[in-house]
Amino acid sequence: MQQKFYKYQGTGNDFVMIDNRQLKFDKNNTKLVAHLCDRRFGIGADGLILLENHDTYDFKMVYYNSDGRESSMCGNGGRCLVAFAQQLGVIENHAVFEAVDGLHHASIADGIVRLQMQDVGNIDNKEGYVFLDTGSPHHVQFEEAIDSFDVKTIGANIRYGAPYFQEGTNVNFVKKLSEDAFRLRTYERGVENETLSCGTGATAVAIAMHYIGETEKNLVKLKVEGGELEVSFDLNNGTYSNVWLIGPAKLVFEGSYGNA
Ligand SMILES: N[C@@H](CCC[C@H](N)C(=O)O)C(=O)O
Repeated sequence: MQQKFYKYQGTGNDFVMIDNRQLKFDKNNTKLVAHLCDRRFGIGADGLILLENHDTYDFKMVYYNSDGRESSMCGNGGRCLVAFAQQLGVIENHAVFEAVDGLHHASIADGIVRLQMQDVGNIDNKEGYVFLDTGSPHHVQFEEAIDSFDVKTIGANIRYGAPYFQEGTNVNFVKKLSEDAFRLRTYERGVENETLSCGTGATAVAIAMHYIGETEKNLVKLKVEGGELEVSFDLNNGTYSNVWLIGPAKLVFEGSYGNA
């Protein structure tokens, strides 16, 4: 049986998208997901996302990392899924959908998707790094030599080391560019490599930089390897709310896999 797929990218974080409203996709087939995400033997992507029907909201998001395992929230994937939902005619310009971390509101105009992220209340400001969960766990630390830095090796050491161990974390290396702009490179758990962008990572960096006083702005620009993202938020009684991740999401190509 042939299965149609679409490929989207959001600032270079790329995803295989499958319309699973008929529930035909074998969701427990870790090997198949990993194979489809393989850049040499498959389609190639940082993750795979299923769009499914939801009883109450516009749709449901099911996210897998490229290792084939279902994981926590993917911000760029969520933005790409909103563009995919619009392409399928599931939504017009606005969406409310359910993901693994709860409900998300979103809007799309001129190829730019604004995605509301979860509120963030618990932030650990440790010696040399900040840890917070923006739907996915993120370790954030400064790195002045950000252009020449070995993100894969150092990121993997942090991801598997104390205090994270097997459960792991995503790891973000940051350099301040100006009062409201930061350069960011991310090692992603489940991809086990640097990706060109990470939406929950950009969100984590913007909030972490505000929390430790590196910016007083509530609209922060993040220059990532694959482009530019923006994150806006409010801070009330120690909780970051009204958090929005903003950036482009594009259809790259479409095709089909499996036997004809
Ligand atoms: N690329 C994503 C993050 C995906 C989840 C992450 N790899 C994890 O398993 O924690 C994003 O844009 O947020």
